[in-house]
Amino acid sequence: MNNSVRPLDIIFGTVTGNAQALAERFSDQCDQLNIPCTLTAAEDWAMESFGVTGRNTVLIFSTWGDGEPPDDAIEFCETLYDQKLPVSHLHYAVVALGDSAYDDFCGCGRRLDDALSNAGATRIMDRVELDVDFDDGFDAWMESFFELRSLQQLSTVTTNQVG
Ligand SMILES: Cc1cc2nc3c(=O)[nH]c(=O)nc-3n(C[C@H](O)[C@H](O)[C@H](O)COP(=O)(O)O)c2cc1C
Repeated sequence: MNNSVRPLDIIFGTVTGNAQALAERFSDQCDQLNIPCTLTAAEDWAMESFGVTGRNTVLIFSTWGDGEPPDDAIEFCETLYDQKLPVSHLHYAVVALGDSAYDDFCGCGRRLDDALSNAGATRIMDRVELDVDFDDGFDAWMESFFELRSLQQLSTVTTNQVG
């Protein structure tokens, strides 16, 4: 039996760097815990990579305009919003950054989460919505994420076929 940790793709969408900073922190933590991960800006993400099975994906996105994605991430987000990608095998979690002073608080992260869920992807954790002061909320989210992993809910257990 081969019990291996699902590799993790961390994708971020940002304008002023907050989402990127959190994504980098998360990636550093994964490195320390020997969880194999990739870290990619949304605009650099190859959409066909969503076709690769057996991976976890964490999306860390801020919201701009009036509930819009960060400019560089518009194409990425609209592709997911359209629900035309085969993502039913995907296991994912969304970290949404925003400011509750805006009407559409964390609208980009919420739409990404809804689109993936509606397209049949599996949400491994409830979406967290971080309001302006992110650090404590993000640390708590990371702690929950790694607890989940230690419960092996994020692991893929590949059992050799019998017979
Ligand atoms: C012009 C402008 C528009 C924004 N619009 C929204 C919004 O509609 N909803 C929201 O939750 N936050 C909104 N925000 C807040 C950003 O999401 C927040 O500042 C976030 O930390 C930016 O993260 P980033 O540096 O990763 O882009 C807006 C901020 C600015 C400056």
